[in-house]
Amino acid sequence: MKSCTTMQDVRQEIDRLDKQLVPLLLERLAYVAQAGTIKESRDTVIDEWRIEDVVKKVKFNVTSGHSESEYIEKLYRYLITLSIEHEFKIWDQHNKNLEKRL
Ligand SMILES: C=C(O[C@@H]1C=C(C(=O)O)C=C[C@H]1O)C(=O)O
Repeated sequence: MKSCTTMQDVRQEIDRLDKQLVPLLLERLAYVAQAGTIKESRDTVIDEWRIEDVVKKVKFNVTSGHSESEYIEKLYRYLITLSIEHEFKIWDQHNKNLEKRL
């Protein structure tokens, strides 16, 4: 990691990372959308077991302190909440289309 001495440096690095993060987040969301077309029951869109599994795995990759681990947990819980919102929209749309075809 680069050590910065000016705010311009800091913001340049944050902008650089955001450029990498956004496509990755969108790729993750596209997989979540696929889950919305694979799951047969609306009741399985929220899978508490899997939520805890994801949070546990991402926290395992945090080698720095407690504060950073807490940051990742909060971020992921919020990310998953947004993912679930999106998955419900996809599930509803997909299953409305399936109904129409019957
Ligand atoms: C994608 C899934 O659906 C939801 C979204 C999750 C996620 O964003 O990682 C995790 C659990 C689910 O409630 C899944 O069940 O794996």
